[in-house]
Amino acid sequence: MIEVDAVTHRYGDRTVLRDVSVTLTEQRVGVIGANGSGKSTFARLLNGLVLPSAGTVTVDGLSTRRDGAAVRRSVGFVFTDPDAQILMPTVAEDVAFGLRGLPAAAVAERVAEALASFGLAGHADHPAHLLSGGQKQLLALCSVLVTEPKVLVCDEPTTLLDLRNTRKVLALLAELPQRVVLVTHDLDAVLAMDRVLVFDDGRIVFDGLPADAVSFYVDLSS
Ligand SMILES: Nc1ncnc2c1ncn2[C@@H]1O[C@H](COP(=O)(O)OP(=O)(O)OP(=O)(O)O)[C@@H](O)[C@H]1O
Repeated sequence: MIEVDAVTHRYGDRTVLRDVSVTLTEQRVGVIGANGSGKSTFARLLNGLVLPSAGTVTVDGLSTRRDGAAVRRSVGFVFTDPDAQILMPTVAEDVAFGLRGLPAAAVAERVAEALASFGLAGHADHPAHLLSGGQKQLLALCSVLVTEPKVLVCDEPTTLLDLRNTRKVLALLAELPQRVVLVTHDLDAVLAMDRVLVFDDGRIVFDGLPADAVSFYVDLSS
């Protein structure tokens, strides 16, 4: 369970989240809203990348403030910009990075399996920075999932993907055993969620079923 309690967040003197409280128990939660409405900041709160200026965030009882390292282990985060999270020179090394500490044979097996399931097996030894934007996004997702987080937070993970890979990633997200929180501008993608939050000007202005959330957002934007 993810509990966001009375969270306000400011960057300098700019308030970007205003007294947000929400408890998430669903397997699939979508987050939509206008540019700058606070969605990414909200997503970053969930794994402690951002600590709230006021209020608390807990994930399965762990506080992002007090138990930051444990929260980051259990909540995987996929950034919009894959360059922000590709850490190692080659594709296989990048996937292996999150598994450091495990025996080499187990790492090799899990890396090979993960690369194959993302269609990246043929790129294992290629420099990660030479992949296309979409391939980098797949690699970022692959490198996070290989660590088997309990919750996956994705901030616009399909922005750089072509139609085929967008469908592939969305199908993969739909099948994951993990809980998923998906921030997106893709209104079709949230229709498959269990619950959708609509953000506007730092607040949750709608919280409910996907189709209702999408029509609320469409009305809000017109
Ligand atoms: N690190 C930061 N420092 C200062 N201001 C920031 C920072 N990150 C975000 N902001 C500001 O906070 C506000 C909310 O940004 P956020 O990225 O959370 O919105 P968003 O809803 O995800 O937007 P988008 O749909 O454009 O990605 C914006 O006005 C943004 O300029």
